[in-house]
Amino acid sequence: MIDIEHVSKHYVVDGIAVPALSDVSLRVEQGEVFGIIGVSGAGKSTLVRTLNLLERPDSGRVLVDGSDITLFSKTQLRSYRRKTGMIFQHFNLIGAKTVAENVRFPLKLTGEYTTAEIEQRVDELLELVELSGHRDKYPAQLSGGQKQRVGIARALANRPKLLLCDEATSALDPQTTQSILHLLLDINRRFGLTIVLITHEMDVIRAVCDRVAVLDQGVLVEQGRVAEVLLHPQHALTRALVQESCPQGESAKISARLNLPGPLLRLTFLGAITHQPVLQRIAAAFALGFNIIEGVIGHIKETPYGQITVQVIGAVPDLARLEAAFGEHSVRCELVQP
Ligand SMILES: Nc1ncnc2c1ncn2[C@@H]1O[C@H](COP(=O)(O)OP(=O)(O)OP(=O)(O)O)[C@@H](O)[C@H]1O
Repeated sequence: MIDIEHVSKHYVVDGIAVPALSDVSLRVEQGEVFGIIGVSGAGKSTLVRTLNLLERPDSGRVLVDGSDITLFSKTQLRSYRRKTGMIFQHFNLIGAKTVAENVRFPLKLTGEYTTAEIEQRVDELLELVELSGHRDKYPAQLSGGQKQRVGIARALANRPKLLLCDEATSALDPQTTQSILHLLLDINRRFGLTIVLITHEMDVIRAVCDRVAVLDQGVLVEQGRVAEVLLHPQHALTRALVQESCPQGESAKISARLNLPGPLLRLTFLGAITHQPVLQRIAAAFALGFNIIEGVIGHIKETPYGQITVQVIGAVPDLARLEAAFGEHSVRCELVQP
């Protein structure tokens, strides 16, 4: 659906060129939730804003359904933007307008709907974001989560094909973040809406994204399916972001403190196997014990996963045989420390 091809962008600050994006290429498929993660200043906002040309790339192409939007005329761009919703970290609502008026605004702008059609659509949207009872309130009278729901309703008003989310949950507490992420997922599924979201939090990527790209100082350093990137990060920055959300990596220190002999293995489970007694089966087959040293069990979107480091206790067999046995259960086994 979207192909970003070799996009570069710089800003000029006090006469000096500040690079924001360097030769970024990525593809977002129709109907997926695509995450872009990076630390502050990595170029995430700039990248997401090239998708509706709020920022125009210096070079490169942004293809949407095969058409290069950087070549669009003003009229084409206006109609494309109408089909591209956007939500923001600080909501960007019009403070002097009520909830209903904020949602009504983009519908009126098109000049294409009758008053009755507009009112019906506003009602539908407010119901979708569960704000029907707040339609006459002003943004200042709403919580952060409610404000973002208004932002979402407004962004969906013209039935966009693409929704851009610029740090949409960064100003919200964890519980409200979860409810907004659920709403985004629900919208993605119900309407097949493609979502591109940027965030600095791996937890947000884990909760809703299908694929993820990692940006570091304007350079795309890693991309892939969330499970692969999260469980087997390749780039140092990706590893640091994963570590920040699920601290691990202390197993060598922990096992030294326990003063137990035996190699350390990292086991990665993905899918239904996560909740099956694989450890017990392997332990029985090889007459071994496993000490769980550290680990995480959770969900990537709705797929269960686990990554644990275990210490092998007992007469250690040939590790290749052990790895193969875990492999038969689709559990990835890597030696962390001999
Ligand atoms: N309008 C601008 N004028 C000048 N420099 C800018 C402008 N917008 C961004 N930059 C610079 O471009 C680089 C990328 O910024 P960008 O906002 O895209 O990063 P980000 O990853 O979204 O950061 P954050 O998470 O802090 O918003 C940074 O060095 C930033 O200072």
